[in-house]
Amino acid sequence: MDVLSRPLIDRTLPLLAEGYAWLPNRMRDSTGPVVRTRLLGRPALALRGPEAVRFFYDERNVRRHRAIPEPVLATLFGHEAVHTLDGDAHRARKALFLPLLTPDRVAGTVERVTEAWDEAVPEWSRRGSVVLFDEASTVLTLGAHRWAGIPLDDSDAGAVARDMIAMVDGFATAGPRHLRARRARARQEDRLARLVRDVRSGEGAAPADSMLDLVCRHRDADGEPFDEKKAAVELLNVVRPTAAVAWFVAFTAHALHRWPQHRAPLAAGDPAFTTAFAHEVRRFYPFAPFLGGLAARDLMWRGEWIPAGGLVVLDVYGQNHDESLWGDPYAFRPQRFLERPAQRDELIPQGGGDPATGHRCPGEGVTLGVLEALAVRLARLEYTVPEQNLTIPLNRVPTRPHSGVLLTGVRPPAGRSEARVGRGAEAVR
Ligand code: HEM
Repeated sequence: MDVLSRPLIDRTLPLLAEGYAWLPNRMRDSTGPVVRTRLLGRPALALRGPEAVRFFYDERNVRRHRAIPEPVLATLFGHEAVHTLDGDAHRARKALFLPLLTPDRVAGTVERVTEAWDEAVPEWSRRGSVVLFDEASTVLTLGAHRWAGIPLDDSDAGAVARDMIAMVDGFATAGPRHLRARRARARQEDRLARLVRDVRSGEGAAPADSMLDLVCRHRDADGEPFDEKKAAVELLNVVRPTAAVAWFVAFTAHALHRWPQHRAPLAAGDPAFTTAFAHEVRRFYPFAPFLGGLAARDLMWRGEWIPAGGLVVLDVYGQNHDESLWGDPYAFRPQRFLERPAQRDELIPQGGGDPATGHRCPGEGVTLGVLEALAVRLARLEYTVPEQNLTIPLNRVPTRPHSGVLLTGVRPPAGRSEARVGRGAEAVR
C-alpha cells in the first residue's frame, strides 16, 4: 500500500471547525503526545513537548520550503517571506531580523509604543467608551512605524492598523475575513514598496539603522538586494506582528477583569511579577494554534513514522496547556513563572528553539517588553468594564474576547511616572 495514502481520511475540515481544541482533543485520545492524521492532503504527524520542539527545529528533520499554504502566505506572512526559507537562504534573511533581539531595539520599540499609548489615553478619556483591542492596535501600529522609521500620519494610523489586524485575522478562514486579509496585504505591500522605491531613489529618507534602512540595504544569500515587493513583505513582518500584540493587550484586560487580584502587583510595577504576568498571558490565552513543516526525510518519532514530504505539526496551544509541563494548565497563575523561570523549549507561544539560528520568532523580546509596559499602564488606568460579551471562542482562529473589551469612563492615572522599559530581551532562557 502507498504509505502516502495513509491515514485515509483528511482532517483539515474538522480542524478548521474545532480550531484550538482540535489537536489537544486528538492528543488526549492518543497513547502518547503524538498523533498521526492527514491534513491538507498529506499524512501528518503532530507532536508536543520540549524534546519534540528540538526534533521539530532540527533542519535535518523539518523544512519550511513549500510547507505554508498559499492562503496563509497571501495574508499573514507574504510570499517568499523569511518563514518559507531553509538553510543558508534562511540564515541570510534572518540576519535582517537579528537586531530585534538586542536590548537596545527592544527598548526603542517599547519607548515608541508607550509614547503612542500615553498620547492616546487623554483622547480615550474624552470619549464615552473605547474598544481596547482597536485602540491598542492603533497605538501599536503607530509605535511600530515610528520605531521602524516608516512615515505614518497620526490620522492614517487607524486605517493602517485595521489592515494589519485584518491580515492576521483572516489567515485561517475562508470567506469575507479572508478576502479582507488579502486586500489588506495587497494595499500595505503597495504602500511600503512605494516607500522603498522612494528611499532608494532619494525621494524619501530612511533614518540611519532604522528597520526601513536595514531592509532597503539588505542583501540576501544570492548577494542581491530585495526587489521592492520582497522589501515590503519583510517590513510588514516587523510592523504587522507588532500591531498583533493588541491580541495580548486585550487578553491582559480580560485577565485583569477575571482575576483582579493581579492588578495591584502589576500597577506597582515590580519587574519580576510583570514579566511573570506577561509570560502567563502568552501561555494561557490562545493565539498561534500550531506550527507546520515538511519532513525532510523519512522520520520516526516516538514509534510513529512519517514519510519524507509528510507534514510535521508542532502543537503550540496544546504544549502551552500540557498538564505534565504546567501542573494546572487552565489556571491563570503568573506566580508559576516566579517559581520557575520560562524555559526555552517549554513556553512556545512564539515558537521554540533558538531565534538566532532557527525559525523562532525574533520579536519575542519586543513582544514581551511591549506587553510588560502596556500591562503596567493598563493596571494603572482607571476604567469601567460594562456588561458585554467577553467570551473567547476556541473555534475561531485567531480568537479574542468577543467584544474586543469595551471600556468606559477611562481616566489616566493621576501624577504617576510611567515605567518606560520592560525587561523583554532577557526573559526567555
Ligand atoms: C503577538 C505577538 C507575536 C506572536 C504571537 C508571534 C508568533 C510567532 C510565531 C509562532 C512564529 C513562527 C515560529 C516558527 O515558525 O517556528 C513567529 C515568527 C516570526 N515573528 Fe513573531 N510573533 C509575535 C510578535 C512578533 C514581533 C513583535 C515581531 C517583530 C518585531 C515578529 C517577527 C517575526 C518574524 C520575522 C518571524 C519569522 C522568523 C523566521 O521564520 O525565522 N513577531 N512569530
